Amino acid sequence: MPGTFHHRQEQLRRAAEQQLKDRLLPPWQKRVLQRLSVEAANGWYPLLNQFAPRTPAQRPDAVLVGPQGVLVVLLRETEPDWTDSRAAFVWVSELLAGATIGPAMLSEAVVRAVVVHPMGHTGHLGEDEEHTAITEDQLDPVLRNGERLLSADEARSVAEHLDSRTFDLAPMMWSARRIPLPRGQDAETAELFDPHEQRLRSALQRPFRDWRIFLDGTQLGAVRRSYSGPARITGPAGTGKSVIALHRLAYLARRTTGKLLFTSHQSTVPSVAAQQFRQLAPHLGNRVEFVHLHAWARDFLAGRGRLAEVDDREVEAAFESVWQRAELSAPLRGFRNSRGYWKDEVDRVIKGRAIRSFEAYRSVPRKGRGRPLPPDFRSHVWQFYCEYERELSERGVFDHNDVLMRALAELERRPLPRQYAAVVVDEVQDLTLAGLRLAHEISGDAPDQLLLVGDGQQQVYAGGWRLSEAGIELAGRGEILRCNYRNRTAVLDRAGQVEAINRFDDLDGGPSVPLDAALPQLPGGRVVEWHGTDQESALLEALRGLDDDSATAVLTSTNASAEHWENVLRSAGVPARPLDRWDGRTTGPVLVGTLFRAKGTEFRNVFLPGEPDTASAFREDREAQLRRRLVAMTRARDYLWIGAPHG
Ligand SMILES: Nc1ncnc2c1ncn2[C@@H]1O[C@H](COP(=O)(O)OP(=O)(O)OP(=O)(O)O)[C@@H](O)[C@H]1O
Repeated sequence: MPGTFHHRQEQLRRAAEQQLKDRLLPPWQKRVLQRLSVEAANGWYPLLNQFAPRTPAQRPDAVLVGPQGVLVVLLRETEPDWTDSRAAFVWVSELLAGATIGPAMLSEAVVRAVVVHPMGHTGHLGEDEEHTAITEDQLDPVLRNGERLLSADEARSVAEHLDSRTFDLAPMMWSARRIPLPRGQDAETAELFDPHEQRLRSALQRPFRDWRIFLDGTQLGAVRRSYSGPARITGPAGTGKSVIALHRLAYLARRTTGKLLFTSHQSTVPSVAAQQFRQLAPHLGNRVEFVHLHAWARDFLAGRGRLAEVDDREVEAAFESVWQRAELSAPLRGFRNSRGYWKDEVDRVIKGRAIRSFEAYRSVPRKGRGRPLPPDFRSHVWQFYCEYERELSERGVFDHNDVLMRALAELERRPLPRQYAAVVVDEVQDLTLAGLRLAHEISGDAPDQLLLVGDGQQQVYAGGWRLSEAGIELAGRGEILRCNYRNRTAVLDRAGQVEAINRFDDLDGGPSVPLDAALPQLPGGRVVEWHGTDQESALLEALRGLDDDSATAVLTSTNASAEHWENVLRSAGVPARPLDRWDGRTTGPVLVGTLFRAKGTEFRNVFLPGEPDTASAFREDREAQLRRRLVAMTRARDYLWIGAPHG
């Protein structure tokens, strides 16, 4: 019937038939191209390769831009070499590199290669890392199903961008200046033509653009730039550093072979990243290893037949037994009466820097560790350390630093049989120097091999080193990000008031941007500063009063405090779960944990109950506390509750 959807499709099919009639295409290819042309009625914009059917092997026969993104279509009688479909993908991605949508830039996460075979093809079909292979009768699900990534306007603007960038592709059944609409339809009724359009439109009104699809110019630059050696991405909390690390891994995975590595000091960071990567590039999941550095070292040593399991309880007992020996700990207590401080000295300074002789320790810089330790006094610390080592060896155990150092030694003795195509270290500011050396040894210095991602204001573990001490020269390679996409303005303003000193960039000598200079992208937000006597009731009341209590966390400084709050919530009938057992889902119980565990996460609502006064007389302790506070506050997207009990 004239004017109906089917009539329109038939019209398009005939018009395509007409347009293709002089082309010497095999009949099945004509059928497929006609079928693709019909999709103009569903918001797809096809472009045909002008050389088809003699399309060069590494180019697509057609490209389609539409609601489900950009399809790079290869029409093949037989299975193409994987390098052909990859080259076609990369060719289209490079053409798309400058495509803008409003102020945002399109990422190549919207691009997919599809190989279409004639009916009856018996070879491999289905999805793999490089492309989706289908027969001509399986086009429907590819064109109709799946997540809608682009609006009609966006698809058109991307198609026009492609048309303007190459003569090889030409619009089929549409023109860059005049988009044909079904007869009798104007732009408004065209919306009704597509039942999802309305929903999509309203989704795009949100201030959040999807991080998988849209990047800003600096972010896209950081994803695509070629670095001639190690590089670093820095910027305050919430500016998309981890997002870029993931985009870059996907970008490099599509241009290299072999494995890539994403690692970090904390175990939660790689697991959160792995989950995000599955959303960004589901087909590339097997190419990237997401593992924290200690686990990497442990597995690597095990693979070389070397024992590397750490028994935390035994390690703790070894330290405690030395600490209990008054002749060893008394001098240390006299200088600073804090077990934690001396544990950090052993873990982060002596072993963390892989110091092996007293001579080296005597003169090592201890920036960020407070009052200088006179060189002579250091002999007491060294003696303490030696006894700790003896205690470990008598118990036959290693600590976590031993594992890193053993892995480093093993790697120096016999390198990896196959280099990673790229290594990304997230939250690099929290690594020890030994950890950083290991990461560098794993990656090497070749172009694009090592990307360090971090922010000195968020350093939560003691320590201090220069990149050059690990043999890493940045030579200015890297980007600084400024736009905050996570925290609503009120939350960002509050967190920006925390005076967190950036020791990391101070040590590295590089420029940095503090959180209060970040540019908020999301308006609104709410911060509640509670003062009073009954904090438990106040927190519960605020929690119950939330409009949306999904993705809510209570963050504390200590494990003991986290346990306390978990009990408080449970006793009040509020489902709660420890943050370290979080499966990444944003609905469900309130998550409770320390802010160490909260690294790399984000929540809609964050509660920071006030805790027993831990104010320290020491400047470096106060600095560390402020940095942790800043990390905790910047986990909140919409709502931040800060408790300050008195009485
Ligand atoms: N271009 C973008 N468009 C939309 N959202 C974005 C964009 N870039 C980042 N985001 C969002 O901003 C938030 C913060 O990103 P990300 O976790 O990568 O920041 P970060 O700099 O690593 O933060 P932190 O240092 O605090 O861990 C995430 O919700 C992410 O999805």
